[in-house]
Amino acid sequence: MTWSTLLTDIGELTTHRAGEDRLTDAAVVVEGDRVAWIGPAAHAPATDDVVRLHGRAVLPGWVDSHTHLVFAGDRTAEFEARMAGQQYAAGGIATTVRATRAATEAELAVNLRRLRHEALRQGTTVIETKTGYGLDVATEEASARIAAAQVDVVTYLGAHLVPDRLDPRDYLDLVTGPMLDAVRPWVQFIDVFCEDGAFDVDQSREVLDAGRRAGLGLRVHGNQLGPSGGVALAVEAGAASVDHCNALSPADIDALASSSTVATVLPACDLSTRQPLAPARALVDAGATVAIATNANPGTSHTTSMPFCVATAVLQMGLTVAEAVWAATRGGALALGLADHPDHVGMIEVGGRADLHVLDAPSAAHLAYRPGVPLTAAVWQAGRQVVTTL
Ligand SMILES: N=CN[C@@H](CCC(=O)O)C(=O)O
Ligand SMILES: [Zn+2]
Repeated sequence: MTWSTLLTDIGELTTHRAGEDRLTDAAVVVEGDRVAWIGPAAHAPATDDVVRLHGRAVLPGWVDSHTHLVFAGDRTAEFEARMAGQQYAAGGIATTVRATRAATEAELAVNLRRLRHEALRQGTTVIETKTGYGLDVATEEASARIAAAQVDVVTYLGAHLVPDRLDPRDYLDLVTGPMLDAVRPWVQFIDVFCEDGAFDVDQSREVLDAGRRAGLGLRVHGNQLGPSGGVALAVEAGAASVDHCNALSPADIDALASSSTVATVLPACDLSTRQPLAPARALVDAGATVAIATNANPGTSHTTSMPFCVATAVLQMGLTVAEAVWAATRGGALALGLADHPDHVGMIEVGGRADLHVLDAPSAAHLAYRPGVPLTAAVWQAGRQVVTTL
């Protein structure tokens, strides 16, 4: 017999089921690792165990679809210089590459575990991470392997920067050849930083083509620091997502709106680099699918906090709370190609994986209404209660 738990007296339940807005006075039954029942609290079935939530809000666990968590070292000095007026440039990546290459695998794994848990404590139940601070075959392979042991989706980002003193042509051959072969067993996606100072559109296309031939899904870092052409390339290539999306032309927005490529916005990164915020409101209004992610990394966004990103998307980017919560859960699942997964990633659905985030608040609106307040009261991940302050 599988153990069943009734979560009842839910003040506001967000499920993202079709045609369902927010339920009040609701209950959810968790059986094993699955959601077994959703409905009005008054009609809940008998279960082995009962958890009363006293009017708290419940929503799906966050799906953080963009992080860079395999790294060593620290870039506080670069951050302070930026806050004193210096521009962000892609070159800062090299600092983290040096520290990552110098670290042991155990150190990289421990740092990743610490950050993964930090995210979990804030309600993130599904997370992607990238390689990209190794930039040689051995360190990229190790990064991919370490990531695969701890996160849900791994993305190969050998094309993050051309390492010092390497010829770009030689490095592209490495990224699309032996390095790709080495990481292939551990990764599901390939990514490229399509930007001035990193890879141009033709080089980026070459990286994506190689990934596609290797059977990987595609994603692009595009239009972060300027109109790099990364967004148009991602749409042309049929990428699952294009991330950053700061410097968008009306044509970029139209192209995204008429494609299945998810536009992933990274509000914490925009603040930490003092870039104009990505035009999330215009993207949603045009009909594009938008995801919100942390872009947790030591250079441009040293936070694992999806609640902070959701609050910023509401307060500064002009999304409604419902749009932002959707983008940070279901939007992330779409960006990771997990929307049709039987786990019903980013939703609360009968038969789906029980990933539930309980807020110490009566509604999801409090995420933006009370910004900066740690509102995560409890988290169930695959049916296991992994966080509780209840
Ligand atoms: N844009 C490219 N890569 C990372 C940051 C890299 C870094 O500065 O370490 C990002 O997504 O912002
Ligand atoms: Zn990134």
